[in-house]
Amino acid sequence: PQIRKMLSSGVCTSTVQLPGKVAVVTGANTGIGKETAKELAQRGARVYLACRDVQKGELVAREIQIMTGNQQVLVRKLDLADTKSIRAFAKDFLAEEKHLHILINNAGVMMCPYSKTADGFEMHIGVNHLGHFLLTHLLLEKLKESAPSRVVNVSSLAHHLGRIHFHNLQGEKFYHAGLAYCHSKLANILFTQELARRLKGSGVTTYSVHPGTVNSELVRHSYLMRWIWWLFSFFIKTPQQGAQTSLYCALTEGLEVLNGNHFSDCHVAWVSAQARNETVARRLWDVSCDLLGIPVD
Ligand SMILES: NC(=O)c1ccc[n+]([C@@H]2O[C@H](COP(=O)([O-])OP(=O)(O)OC[C@H]3O[C@@H](n4cnc5c(N)ncnc54)[C@H](O)[C@@H]3O)[C@@H](O)[C@H]2O)c1
Repeated sequence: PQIRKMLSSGVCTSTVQLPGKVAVVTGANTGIGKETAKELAQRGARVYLACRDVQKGELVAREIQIMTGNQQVLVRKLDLADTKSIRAFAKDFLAEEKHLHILINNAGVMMCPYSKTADGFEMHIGVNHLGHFLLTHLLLEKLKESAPSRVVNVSSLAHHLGRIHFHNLQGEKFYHAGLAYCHSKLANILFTQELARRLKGSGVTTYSVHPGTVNSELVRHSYLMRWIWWLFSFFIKTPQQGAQTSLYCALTEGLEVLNGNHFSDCHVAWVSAQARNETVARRLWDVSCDLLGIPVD
């Protein structure tokens, strides 16, 4: 445990408490999302676990309630692979809650075989990028009304291998499961930067995050990755350690000056040249709006 501790630098040391605050964490029934939600609940927030599988979510909510003593841990159905489900989640949330202070866009799929979402989007770009893009868009007014508020987008170091090919956004010409994941994680960073530019002065700030290499269920679709993860399981982060940078971005006081930045190990991190391309970020925003039927402004 001592070696593991030394290997995993980056601990969120914020002492901020969250009574009266409301948070939504997507994909909160496993891995990094579950640990992120647990810590937010520990600090007193009302936490919505936005999960595809409500039954699994309820078990986790109960576990968090018992561990933290916070009964305000709620489960709501959210399938990011279906825009109807995203719209239904947002509609109910907006009717139910007066505020939203922290939105953690954490859910993700990695290296799944070629498949499509209910709306015909390739699964990686559909869930990891477009699903969260729509969710954020639908919750934006609430975030603004609740300012200061924050949006944290969980991306990955894998974005370095990503490219946004607008002619092949849905893998219609060429598909590689590993690269499709990388492209979607690059899209997370471009989205964060464009959102930050658009939200300047609104009191809502946004950050993208690489959580580290984390022992979670993310590698479920790849036998090879499962094997590598198992081999190195002692050296890679636990989900609790993997949650630290998301928590750092959600909680650290004064981080607003770094609006739009990318973080790893609780520090600002370097992103690839593609991830700094404002033209691509703007075009991706417009194309995403177009695909989702959101009026482009
Ligand atoms: N584990 C790592 O090493 C690593 C590295 C870099 C980035 N990440 C990122 O961290 C985030 C969390 O991953 P994790 O490692 O905890 O993996 P995980 O598989 O344990 O968690 C992913 C969560 O997303 C949910 N999800 C998947 N599809 C969904 C859908 N259609 N609708 C709603 N929820 C859905 C899953 O149910 C699960 O709860 C992901 O965005 C991933 O890309 C992980």
